[in-house]
Amino acid sequence: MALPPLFKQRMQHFLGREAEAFFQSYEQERHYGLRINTLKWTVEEARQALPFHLTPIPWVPEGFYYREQERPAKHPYYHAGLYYIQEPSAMAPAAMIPIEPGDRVLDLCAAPGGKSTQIAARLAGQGILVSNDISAERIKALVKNLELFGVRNAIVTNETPERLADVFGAYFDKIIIDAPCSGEGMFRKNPEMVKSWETHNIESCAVMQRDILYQAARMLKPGGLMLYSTCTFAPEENEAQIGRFLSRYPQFEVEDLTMVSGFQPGRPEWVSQDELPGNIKEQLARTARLWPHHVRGEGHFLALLRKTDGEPEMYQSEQATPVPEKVLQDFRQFEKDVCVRPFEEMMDGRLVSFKQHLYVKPEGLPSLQGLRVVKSGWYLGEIKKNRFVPSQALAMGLEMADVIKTVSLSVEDETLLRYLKGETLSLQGEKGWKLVCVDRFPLGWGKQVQGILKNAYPPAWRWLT
Ligand SMILES: C[S@@+](CC[C@H](N)C(=O)[O-])C[C@H]1O[C@@H](n2cnc3c(N)ncnc32)[C@H](O)[C@@H]1O
Repeated sequence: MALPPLFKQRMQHFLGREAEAFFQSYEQERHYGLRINTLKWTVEEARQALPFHLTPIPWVPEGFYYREQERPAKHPYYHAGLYYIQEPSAMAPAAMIPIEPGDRVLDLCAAPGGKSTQIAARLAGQGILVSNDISAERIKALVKNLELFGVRNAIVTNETPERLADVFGAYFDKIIIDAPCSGEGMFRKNPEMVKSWETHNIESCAVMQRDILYQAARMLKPGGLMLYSTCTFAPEENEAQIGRFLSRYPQFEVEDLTMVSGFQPGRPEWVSQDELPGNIKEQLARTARLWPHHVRGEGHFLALLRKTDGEPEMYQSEQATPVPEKVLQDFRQFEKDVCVRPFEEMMDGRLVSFKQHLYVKPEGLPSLQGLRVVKSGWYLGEIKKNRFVPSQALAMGLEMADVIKTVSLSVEDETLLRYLKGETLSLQGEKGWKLVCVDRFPLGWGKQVQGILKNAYPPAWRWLT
C-alpha cells in the first residue's frame, strides 16, 4: 500500500535494517478479531456456539481471530451483544491493566467503547466505570456499545479531562488513556488514516496527549494504576511522552507489563537524551510495543504507570434525591408485572430519576453536578402517559430468567430476522411487555396486544440488509 513518504523516511531512520520487514507487513492481509462478552456467557460456551473459525489472540483470554469472510457483525448473536469486533492489538491495553471487580475505573478517551466494554466485562458488574470522551458525536457509539454489551455500572460523560479532574480529584483505582494519536498503526485497517496522518501532525497529537496525561494524573489514587496507549509508532507520542511525564511527576513509575511472545520493549534510545534524566531511560525500556511484523495485529504502544504517592481522594458525596412518588409508583407497577425481582437487587446502586427517566446509578459517586453526563448508570426507561416504557438498555442488561414473559427465538427461526428488522410479529399470548431473546440472550422488547407482538426494537439498532 502507498505509505506517506515522510512516514517511510522516519520509520527507515528508526528501524534501520528492521524497516524492510516492517514495510513488508503492510503488503500482507490484516488480522480480524472479536472479543467474547463475558458478562453474558463464558469463553467456553462462546467457542462451542459460535459458527466461526476462532483462534486465540495470545494477549487476551477472551479475544479471538476470525476469518474476514465470516462477517460476525452479520450474525444475530452480534445483536445480542455476545461479542465485540475489535482490531486484535487494540485489545492489549485493557488486558494489560489488572482490573478487579469493585474497582473504580476511568476510561478517559473512550469512544466508541472498545476498551470500555472490555473493562466492564472485567468488572463483572461490580464497581464503577466512568467512560468519557470529548467528542459529542463519537459518544453516541460509545453509549450504544455499552448498552449492547449489557453494561449496567457505567457513567458516560462528554467532558474535557480538566473538568472531570476538578470534580473527581484522586478518585480512581485504575485509569486507561487510549490517547488520540497520529494513528500510524491504522494505515492497513483504514487507508483513510494515511490522509489524516498528513493533516494531524505528530507534534499537535503530542501536545494533546501531554495535556490529557497531566489531568489523568490528578484523578488517580495513590497506589493506583494508569495505562497509556496509542496506536502509533512515533516515539514523540510514546516513549518521549511518557519520559516527559515521568520527569514532571516523580511520584509515578513504570510498572512491568506482562510481555507476551512477540511484544517488544519500548525504545528509549529513540528519545533525545536531554529529555531523559535519571532512571527514566531504564523505566521506558519497560513499556511495550506491538509491531505488525512481530505480532498478528496492527500495532500499539503501551505504558503501565503506578502512582506511588500523592494526596488521597477528597470529593463531595452526592446528595440522594428521592424519586417522585408518582414516577416510582408507575415504575414499580411495571417491575411487578414484568420482572421476577427489583432492578436495584441486580446491581449495587440506587434508583434515581431525571424528569420522567429512571436509572439505577452506581453507589459511591461524587456529585456530578455541572458535568455533561450522557448516561447515569443503568438506564431503565421513562414514564409516558402514566405508564413505564422500558428502554433497550434495560433489556440488554437483563437475563432471560429475570423476566416473567419472554419470547425465545432460535438462530434459525426466520421470525428472528423479522424482529431484528423491526416488523410486527403475529403471536398469541398474554398481553403485556415481553423480552425477546435469541436462544437465551435478550435482544429487546415487544408488547403483546391481542394476536400480535408490537415491535419495540429501536430503529437505530435494526438489522440492515
Ligand atoms: C484512540 S480513540 C479511542 C478509542 C477507544 N478507546 C476504543 O477503544 O474504542 C481516541 C479518542 O479520544 C478522544 N479525545 C480526543 N481528545 C480528547 C480529550 N482531550 N479528552 C478526552 N477524549 C479525547 C477522541 O474523540 C477519540 O474518541
